[in-house]
Amino acid sequence: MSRTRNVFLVGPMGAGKTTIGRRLAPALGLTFYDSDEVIISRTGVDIATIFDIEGEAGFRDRESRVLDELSALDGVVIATGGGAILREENRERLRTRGQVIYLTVPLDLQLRRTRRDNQRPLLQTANPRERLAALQREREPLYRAIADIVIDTGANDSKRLARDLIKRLSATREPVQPQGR
Ligand SMILES: Nc1ncnc2c1ncn2[C@@H]1O[C@H](COP(=O)(O)OP(=O)(O)OP(=O)(O)O)[C@@H](O)[C@H]1O
Ligand SMILES: O=C(O)C1=C[C@@H](O)[C@@H](O)[C@H](O)C1
Ligand SMILES: [Mg+2]
Repeated sequence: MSRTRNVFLVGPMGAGKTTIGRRLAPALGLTFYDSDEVIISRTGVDIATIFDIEGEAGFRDRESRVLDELSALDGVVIATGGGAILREENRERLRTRGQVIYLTVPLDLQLRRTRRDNQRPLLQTANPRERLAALQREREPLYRAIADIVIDTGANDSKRLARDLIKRLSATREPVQPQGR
């Protein structure tokens, strides 16, 4: 499949994929989806409950199905889950079906952004800082491998980040050439 107008946001928990995606989509005239939220609305339970009942593998199967379905659409912004890049099939679909933006975040800030939330099952541990660092060590090369744009979310608010991204996305579009006469 050729690359489309689609934009896919990848990156770790708390990087701001959901927050930025929500801003980006209307500004680009695209439709926003959040894969975690689609899974929650389809199952009627939260992600922690899916992990409890079906295990992480069951959640990852659901995530792959939802990403395959949504990324096959044209004209969407998708905020993916932090672990969506773990499976090769997901990486391949994201890489070939749109532009991939990797949102990075410094560890201290990531910890602050995720601290109040008890919905992230992988952070229900005695040492969330160490867990976040370990996940990032494993996943960083996978995020980078498929990213067209990498942007640090540490310095700016989400409004400004969305504005910067819109500029960078339009700079990577192919210009339309006038026909020669
Ligand atoms: N650029 C930013 N500046 C300030 N706060 C931010 C920024 N981006 C996100 N936040 C805040 O950080 C928290 C986490 O953001 P968000 O839920 O968008 O992350 P996520 O990448 O979607 O995480 P997950 O992978 O767990 O879904 C939210 O409370 C959000 O308001
Ligand atoms: O980093 C992860 O593996 C996850 C991130 C969230 O977006 C959810 O998809 C879920 O909590 C797992
Ligand atoms: Mg999110």
